[in-house]
Amino acid sequence: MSAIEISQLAKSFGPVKAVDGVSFTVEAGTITGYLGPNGAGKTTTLRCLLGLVTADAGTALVNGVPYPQLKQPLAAVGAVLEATNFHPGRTAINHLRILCTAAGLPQQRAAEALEQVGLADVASKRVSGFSMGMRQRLGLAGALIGHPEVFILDEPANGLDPSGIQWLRGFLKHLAHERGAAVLVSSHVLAEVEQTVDNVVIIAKGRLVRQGTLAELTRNGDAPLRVRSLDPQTLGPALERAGGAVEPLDDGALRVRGLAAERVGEVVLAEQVVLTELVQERTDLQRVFLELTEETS
Ligand SMILES: Nc1ncnc2c1ncn2[C@@H]1O[C@H](COP(=O)(O)OP(=O)(O)OP(=O)(O)O)[C@@H](O)[C@H]1O
Repeated sequence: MSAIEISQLAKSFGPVKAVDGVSFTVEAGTITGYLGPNGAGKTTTLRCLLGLVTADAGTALVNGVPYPQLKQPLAAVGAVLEATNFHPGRTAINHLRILCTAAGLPQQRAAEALEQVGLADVASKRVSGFSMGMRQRLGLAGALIGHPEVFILDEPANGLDPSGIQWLRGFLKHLAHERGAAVLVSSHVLAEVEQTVDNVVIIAKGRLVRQGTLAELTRNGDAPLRVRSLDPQTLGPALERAGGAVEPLDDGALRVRGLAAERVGEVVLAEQVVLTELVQERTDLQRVFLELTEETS
């Protein structure tokens, strides 16, 4: 049984098909990035999964059952949907203590969870003074409180600065790879999650566009090389003689397929030309995501 199992899920709001026949699973011990441009249907999917929205069709299961049927939801699932809706006058620790009370958990979990997300120093500060990044961490603390093994996080990197994003990456990896949790994390910014996730599910306009392991979607073998030299007239034909398919680009660089970077380097050396650029072009994942984002912007 998968920790999260979404099957043929569909939800419309009036004429808008927010989610249109989406299926994927998330296994224990893995992080899945749920990616798509703004308005793609990510939040709606997660809301269906958490029983906050009733799907028109299909199923969204956690540990094999719909969320509302979980006996102890906070012990099964840690969810952060919107990290902004805290009571502003409440302190961080009080916010978590209230969650503990509501879930029948020992009060000490509040302090432990704050410690885990690096907010122990501001435990007795009011949430009204918290930055977006601190609110995200507080949301995560709330998700951790019942020691769940499934995490559902909607855009947790929103509002985090680069060091916060770095911290989040490490934290999610710890949850999945060391504690064996199943983590589903949504984002509309590929770069935020690209270094974190094991699997990727991409949606756009409610429909699943691509899914696979990160390794599959970023396999670079087929991605062409961009080669720029002070002497493309010499280098281009030489690369072709070495077995490459060479396409001159408008900006003077050459797009080379069928040759590894090492081989290009050898040709450069043999021809004694000056090389000014040698990079692998975008991976499949970056290309797919960029096309989608450009389409919808
Ligand atoms: N309660 C609602 N009523 C009407 N339309 C809605 C509602 N919730 C979502 N939608 C619409 O459904 C579509 C998908 O929205 P959703 O919030 O799920 O996308 P998203 O991928 O999470 O986007 P974002 O990255 O902007 O949060 C959008 O067109 C949105 O306007």
